[in-house]
Amino acid sequence: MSATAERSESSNGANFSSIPILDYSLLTSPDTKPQFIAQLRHALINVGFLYLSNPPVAPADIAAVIDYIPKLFALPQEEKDKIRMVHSPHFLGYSRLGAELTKGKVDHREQFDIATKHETRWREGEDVPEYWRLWGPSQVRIYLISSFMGDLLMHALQWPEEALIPGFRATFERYLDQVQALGYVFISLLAESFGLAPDALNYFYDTDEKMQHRAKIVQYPVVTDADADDQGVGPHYDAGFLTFLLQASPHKGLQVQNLSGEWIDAPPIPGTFVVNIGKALEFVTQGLARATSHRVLSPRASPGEPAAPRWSVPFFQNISLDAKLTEKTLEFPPEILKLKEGRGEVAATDSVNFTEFNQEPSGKVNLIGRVKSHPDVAERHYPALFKKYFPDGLPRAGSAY
Ligand SMILES: O=C(O)CCC(=O)C(=O)O
Ligand SMILES: [Fe+2]
Repeated sequence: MSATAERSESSNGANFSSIPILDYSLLTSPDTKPQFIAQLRHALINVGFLYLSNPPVAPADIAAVIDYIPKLFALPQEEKDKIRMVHSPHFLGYSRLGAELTKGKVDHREQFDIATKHETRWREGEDVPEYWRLWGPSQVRIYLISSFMGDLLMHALQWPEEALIPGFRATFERYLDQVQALGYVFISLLAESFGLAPDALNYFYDTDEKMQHRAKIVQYPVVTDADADDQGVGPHYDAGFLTFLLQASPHKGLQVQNLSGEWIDAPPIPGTFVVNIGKALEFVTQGLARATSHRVLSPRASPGEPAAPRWSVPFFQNISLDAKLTEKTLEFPPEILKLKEGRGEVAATDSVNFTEFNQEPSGKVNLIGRVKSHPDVAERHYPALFKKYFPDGLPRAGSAY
């Protein structure tokens, strides 16, 4: 265990000042697995964030992904715009700088939303939930889009054209497959660390073809204007179960909020993923696994910081669209529930919250979150929801088109 992890383990956890580092290779031997499980329990309950070293994702694929990112963002603007998110009812594709909001404020980042393979189950005119439409293919598709000028046939591509960035799609799909598999293993480890059977959370997942997980490839440009706002992404909680974040450049910028509200740096550590808990997992574990507020500060031109943009790849593990979190009560051993008492309560935060979880299926909660973050996409594909959340029309900020 590293010095950083040790410091965090030996504190009572209530006010962590660093993020624990867990070594996945401890799982290869039955002698060391209990050590991993104990560290995991501590990290889940007291911190809500951890670094995972030696993850089961091929280092060559991680290196290849990192290598492709600058090339992806360096594509001509018109090529990036061809796959812009506004074409996709599944909120997949490219968002220009300033197109996304967190808590109504513009995030200073440019990104591609790309997902694991999935055929949408939603069909126009069929009596199926609208939120099924949230998930759909990243593959090349043709959509008929209505506009006031008549019907316009548009190619809605979520992948850039192969010839422009050869091998990117295959590499990234290989990467997504591996992180998806890690996500499922991690959920069973988490169950074990809370004294449950490894399959205790299976209720929250559908069969593979009904599931979809998604990732973003993000570029945070360097902020040069001294007065500029440096919200790379504003304070927020992730919504789902687990996030696996690859920090793909050497910048600091990611910060995690501890129990007393202080912002703790989570700098990149090569060869690791940052793993954190989303609000849905916090809810179903009765608060045992902490969802922890975090944010990203934009890189600034300053000595010691590279003058290039910051790059990252968060992977968001979803749960079944139809799962209602209140429908499954997990029975934790009393000694595990007690560990939560030692932690104390989380200080008030103004991070984005997800209060609808106790009433709605997870797909509906997520759809509302996407509508709020991407009003221009919502206006085109979900007009009724758009009207509900943006009664005064499209906000000036939040639409780059
Ligand atoms: O870019 C990062 O390092 C984190 C991004 C993040 O927290 C998010 O997209 O939810
Ligand atoms: Fe996040």
